[in-house]
Amino acid sequence: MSFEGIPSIGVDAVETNRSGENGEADRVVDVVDLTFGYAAAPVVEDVSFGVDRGDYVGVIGPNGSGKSTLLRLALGLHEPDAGSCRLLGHPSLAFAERERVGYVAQDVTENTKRMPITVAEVVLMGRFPHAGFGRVTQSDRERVREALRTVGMERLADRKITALSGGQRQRAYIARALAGEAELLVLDEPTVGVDAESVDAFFELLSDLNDEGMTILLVEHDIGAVLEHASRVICLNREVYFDGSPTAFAESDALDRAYGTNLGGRKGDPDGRKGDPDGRKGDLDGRNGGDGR
Ligand SMILES: Nc1ncnc2c1ncn2[C@@H]1O[C@H](COP(=O)(O)OP(=O)(O)OP(=O)(O)O)[C@@H](O)[C@H]1O
Repeated sequence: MSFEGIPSIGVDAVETNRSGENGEADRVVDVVDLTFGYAAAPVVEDVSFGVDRGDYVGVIGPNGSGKSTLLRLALGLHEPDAGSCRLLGHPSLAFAERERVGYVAQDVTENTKRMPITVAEVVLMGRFPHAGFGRVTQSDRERVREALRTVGMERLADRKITALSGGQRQRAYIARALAGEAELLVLDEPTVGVDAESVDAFFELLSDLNDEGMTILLVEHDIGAVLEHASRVICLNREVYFDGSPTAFAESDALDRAYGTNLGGRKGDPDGRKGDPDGRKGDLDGRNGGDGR
């Protein structure tokens, strides 16, 4: 991933930290007994999960099941009503080193319409926490170039961000995170509005980054894509219905229970939602149990 004569960025930086040499635990996201509601009713209730360095976790669930809210809680953008969230070893609400987490949200088009700047300039923003405004060095520019190369966007560096396709724009935001030396990528339905061919290539990019050591927490409506690419699936519908490997998920009834498509499932049957605690945590390959902290 590094290039001759160019300082390494992003995923290589992750490799150097993976063993926890910097004293931080390998658990990069730690959510414990989390409950949160915008009004009286909780949107997320009693949710616990962890993301360890190198994981590729895909969060799925029906519309309105609390997925985006859970991401924002993990990032410290909401204050929990109960429970706790930690990010890279720090309480999420007090987490100050934002550049260490690359957040790619859905529906960024509206934001970028107000930013008539080039792709390279967007990616360079990832360097600002390191370089500071007005103090961009040649090394920062090299890192931008390498980040663009990593996401396959080098030739589009001088194009206006508004002139990109949705998929290209999302790649540019990933490049910004890489340029910022992010250790964790948090993506919220990044392929909404992206054409099918670009979606496949986008998920390949995420897999490549994960292979190189990048930790990924992805909310995604495309269950098939999550099962194909993620190393772990969390199925959410206010509560966690499943946390385990894609294989174990496919063999479980969590999909029916969480999406309410079977008669014994969620509708009007609160106990039924909670039925089968083993199934909820079913992790046949033992990779990461739902209660594995
Ligand atoms: N800012 C907000 N204020 C009040 N209610 C909100 C807010 N954001 C989300 N909600 C509500 O919280 C619930 C969960 O929303 P959230 O966006 O987290 O779900 P989601 O699983 O990400 O949905 P989708 O897949 O449709 O994007 C929904 O009922 C939604 O209407």
